[in-house]
Amino acid sequence: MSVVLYNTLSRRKEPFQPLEAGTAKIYCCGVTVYDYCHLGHARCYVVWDTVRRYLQWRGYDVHYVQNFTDIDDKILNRARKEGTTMEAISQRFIDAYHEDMARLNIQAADEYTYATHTIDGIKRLIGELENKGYAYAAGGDVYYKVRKFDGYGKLSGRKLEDMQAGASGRVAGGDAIKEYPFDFALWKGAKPEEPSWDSPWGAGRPGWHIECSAMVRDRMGDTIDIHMGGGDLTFPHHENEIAQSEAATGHPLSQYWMHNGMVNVNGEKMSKSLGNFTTIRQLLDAEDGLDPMALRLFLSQAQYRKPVDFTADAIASATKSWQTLKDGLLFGHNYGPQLNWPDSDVTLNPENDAVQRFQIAMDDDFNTPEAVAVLFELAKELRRQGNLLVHEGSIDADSEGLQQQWHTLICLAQVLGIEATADNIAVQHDGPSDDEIAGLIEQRLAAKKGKDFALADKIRDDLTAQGITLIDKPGGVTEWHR
Ligand SMILES: Nc1ncnc2c1ncn2[C@@H]1O[C@H](COP(=O)(O)OP(=O)(O)OP(=O)(O)O)[C@@H](O)[C@H]1O
Ligand SMILES: [Zn+2]
Repeated sequence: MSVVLYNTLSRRKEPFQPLEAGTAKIYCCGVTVYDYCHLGHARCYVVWDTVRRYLQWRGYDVHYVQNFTDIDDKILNRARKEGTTMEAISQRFIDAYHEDMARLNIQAADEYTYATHTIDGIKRLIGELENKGYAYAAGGDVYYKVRKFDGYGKLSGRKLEDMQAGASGRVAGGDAIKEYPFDFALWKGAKPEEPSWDSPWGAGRPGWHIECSAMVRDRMGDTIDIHMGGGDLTFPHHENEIAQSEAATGHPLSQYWMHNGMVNVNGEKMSKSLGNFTTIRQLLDAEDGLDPMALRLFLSQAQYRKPVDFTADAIASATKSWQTLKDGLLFGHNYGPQLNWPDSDVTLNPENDAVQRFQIAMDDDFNTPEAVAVLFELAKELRRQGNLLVHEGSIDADSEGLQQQWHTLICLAQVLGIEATADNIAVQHDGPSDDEIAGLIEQRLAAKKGKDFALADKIRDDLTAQGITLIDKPGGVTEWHR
């Protein structure tokens, strides 16, 4: 069985067959660094970190490269507003990016690339495109001739003729110097008081799309295995990357193209430029802030290609779900000594049914919702055993087998980047405390004795809704577990 993934380019799921057996060369589009990362970025990079971790777990030697766009009008605008430099703004938000992603347990890229460090490669690529007739200089800028590239539109499924008809001249956007409205800038002539670099076309700076093409080529060669990014980048950014790279090299830029669905706010993409965003820090550092792992778990509960909406309900339910999973992940810390569990390495038995089901789910285009469901089954059983131990003094499972299940849970959760650290070992439960539950059980018993069955049922239903199960035993005794 191999990993199967949805390729935007072919519009279907395909088995993953890397260029070189056992390795995966991956490039992911990074952030334009002029503000703090928001929940859309959290989703994007949690998704790609999970794909990367899973491929590693499946034995691939993954090489993962990601860029920072550190030259852009938006960065320059912010620098102007704050009376500082483009470099200072970029550095501040690059540092913030690393901090935020580390909190979400996102592994650092094997290599980070920066637009401003790739100027030579960018100029080389533009030169090649010009020599091959795909680029033309006009008014101090250099443009890409989209009509010359036969495959233009193959990724997004857009056709130039349709786009032109739909745009009815609007796309020209004042660019009277372009030969064709959809031609895009490879190089932008220098403007006064803006950073610029010398080039054969005059002083200027690179366009956005060319930086990724040049970075991939410089760091990874003509063709990579997987190119990733948010679905909003499919057109024009990735379409233009393909046009640039493939016209220059004559080879496919990437075998597979993967795109994550958007985090939306009231049906609209959360984005820095729209200003409708909540930053990762705002969410995590609020007074009743979300645990970073609850955020990661929440994101993993959605299929990566589907849109996600952050609502207050979604956040509350993420906290609850994380509590359940955390209880499972900390089971051995909390109860291992009482169960005389030997200190053994946390290992995985590949024959374990849970492992197999996890793998089947993840092999199918990284179906994390199904994979998370497997984690929950393990966690819920561990929690049930924990309650039995607390309330009855013993578990009703084979102790060695239970330890293996605990190890399985830890290992599989780690593949999704989800970990509970021992510093959150003091398990805190939402909802009623043990004493409160005991009190409610007494009230229920009294209600039953007084033949107020409606009240007795209500107490049970309320507890069930809070994840607490009551078990009536002979002799009027009621046991419970979370
Ligand atoms: N709302 C979102 N949901 C999911 N992914 C997103 C979202 N917004 C951005 N991304 C992804 O994050 C990566 C970095 O995006 P970028 O820096 O362009 O952010 P942005 O908020 O869209 O900024 P801008 O509004 O300036 O374009 C890209 O791969 C992009 O597709
Ligand atoms: Zn890119």
